Amino acid sequence: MAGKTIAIQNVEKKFETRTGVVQALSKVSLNIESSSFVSVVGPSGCGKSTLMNLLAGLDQPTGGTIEMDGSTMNGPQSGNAVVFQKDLLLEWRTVQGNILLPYELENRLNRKQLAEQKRKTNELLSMVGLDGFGDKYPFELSGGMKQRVSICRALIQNPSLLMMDEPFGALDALTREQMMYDLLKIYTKYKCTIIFITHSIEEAVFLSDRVIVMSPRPGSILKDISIQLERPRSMETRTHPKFFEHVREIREVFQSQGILTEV
Ligand SMILES: Nc1ncnc2c1ncn2[C@@H]1O[C@H](COP(=O)(O)OP(=O)(O)OP(=O)(O)O)[C@@H](O)[C@H]1O
Repeated sequence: MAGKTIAIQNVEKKFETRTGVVQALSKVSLNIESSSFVSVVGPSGCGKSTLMNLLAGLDQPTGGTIEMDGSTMNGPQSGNAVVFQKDLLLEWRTVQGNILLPYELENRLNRKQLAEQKRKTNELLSMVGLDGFGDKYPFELSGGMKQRVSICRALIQNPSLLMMDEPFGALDALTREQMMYDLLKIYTKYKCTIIFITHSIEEAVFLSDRVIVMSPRPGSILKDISIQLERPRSMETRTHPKFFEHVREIREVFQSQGILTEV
């Protein structure tokens, strides 16, 4: 299935707060091609999650428009899935029960369909290295395992747009690295459009076709970098001179803005 195309045109977001108006986003325009992997990096508070909430249809822009596959967004759309930093699994449901949840909410399953969905759940679990974990409960899993389960839950309905907001932010470095390789495998298999929010420059360069660098609040696009690294990517890619070049390029944008400084 082809991934969604996204057209973000002059998007602005202002929040009315008790102490005044907070402008989170200013004039964000971005076209995202079908099945591309786009990362968004930017300093804390620059509006990355705000942008993702708008793309997920969980909030409305106060200016500008967002179109997906040519239709203007005015709420959550089918075919979109979101993974957050926190796994948000239901503690009283098994791994399988958690993965099937979005499907159960949208469909009344007969026995045959349920069996088919369970088979699909097992396939997904196997793809992320959790063979045989379907009957476990979230408290029996590590942080990385739980996040893998939330990724399976996002994939159960074959999304054409997968949005991930700092999905590996709470994980230790080694698990985080493994999760990147797992995500690349998922991307190769599903070929959905992926929007990936991260604070890690290296993670963004390694995974993406494009890296969008955002300014401090109100967030706007400082630079849109096309990543010149071949796919399929592997551990080797992280030692490629181009990898370091891109990482440096992004660091320099942050340095020029005074976001990264040396003592
Ligand atoms: N519902 C809201 N009401 C008021 N202000 C908000 C709301 N949501 C976000 N903001 C403000 O908008 C700005 C952008 O927040 P956002 O969470 O999008 O940043 P972020 O780049 O995702 O930050 P981080 O990297 O720390 O997660 C912040 O100043 C935040 O306080």
